[in-house]
Amino acid sequence: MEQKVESDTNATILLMGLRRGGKSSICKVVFHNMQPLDTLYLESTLKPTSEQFLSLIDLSVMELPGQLNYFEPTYDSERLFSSVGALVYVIDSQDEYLNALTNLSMIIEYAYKVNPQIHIEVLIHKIDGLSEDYRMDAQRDIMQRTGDELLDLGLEGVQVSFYLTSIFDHSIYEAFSRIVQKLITELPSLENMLDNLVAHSSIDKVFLFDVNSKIYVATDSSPVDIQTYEVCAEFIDITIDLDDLYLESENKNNGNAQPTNRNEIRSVSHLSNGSVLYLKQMIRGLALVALIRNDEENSSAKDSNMDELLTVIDYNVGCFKKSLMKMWESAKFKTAVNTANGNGSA
Ligand SMILES: Nc1nc2c(ncn2[C@@H]2O[C@H](COP(=O)(O)OP(=O)(O)OP(=O)(O)O)[C@@H](O)[C@H]2O)c(=O)[nH]1
Repeated sequence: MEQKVESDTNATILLMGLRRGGKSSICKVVFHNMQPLDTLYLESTLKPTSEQFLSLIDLSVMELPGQLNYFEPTYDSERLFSSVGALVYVIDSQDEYLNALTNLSMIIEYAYKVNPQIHIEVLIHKIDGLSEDYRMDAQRDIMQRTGDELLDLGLEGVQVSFYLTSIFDHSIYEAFSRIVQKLITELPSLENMLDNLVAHSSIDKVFLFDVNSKIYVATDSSPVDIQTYEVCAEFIDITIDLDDLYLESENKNNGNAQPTNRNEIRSVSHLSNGSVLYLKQMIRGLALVALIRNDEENSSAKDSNMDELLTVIDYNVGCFKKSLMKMWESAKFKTAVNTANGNGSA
């Protein structure tokens, strides 16, 4: 993982917000698998930091400390905002948030002027400390006040998306998944391919996960239910843990300390309610995870049907993987052409 302060690619996410809002914690939990409780001891960030994550797209996540004055003349805010794909503003919902809202509209006004294509995303964060009713009230109030401030600034057409998040549950992964997906230019084709896979494989729900962060970079077009997301995300951890277990015993038996060069990972698990979880390793640190429901009454017919179905799914997923590779190759090609024309990232 590379430390870098500025990036010129448009797959850059800029994390902003007042001090102690939770920016560093979000980065650590989502991208570094830190346990949420360990973020209690994080020190305040003093200067801008940026990290790169290689997935289906190459993503830079840049964090600006809460106390930095971006608008002072020595700071090149124009260059910064013009190179960013998404501005993620974190609001601490457990704290008094009026100052944060004033700060947010000031930033939106500037960012939108410099870069009208920028996606503006607001995390109403730390909702774990709020009751269900209070969450909804806070969301309504924040959306209303932001809308009013933007209206006063003559920016009523600016699209702002709001998410209720916490690092203590899956809401932060769900929000980041949606934010990252907006930066993937091939998303409509990917969704189309996943819809085709679902239609021809009796799959209920399918996700294309980034294995390290558990962000899903694409899913089929049926609605996402957070429990299905959780089950699928946890299945990745279980598969990896078991895979490491076998790898270790394999290596012990071989007296070999290096991992052996193995086939891609595939894992199938039959759940007690008759549903089946299916995982197949893809390219670039991605895994396809699908939930297949089996509603047949008779259990022996169920098992033989499921075996047949899994053969079909294996074949279809293989076709999906080939298309994904082709898509990625041509996306790389586009970047290479842009670079050759002098339009690519410096
Ligand atoms: N309850 C709760 N606390 C959180 C959550 N996210 C972060 N925190 C806590 O908020 C505090 C501040 O978090 P940081 O990540 O350091 O905040 P920051 O925005 O990076 O702060 P600066 O570096 O000062 O700009 C820490 O004690 C975290 O444990 C959350 O979802 N829920």
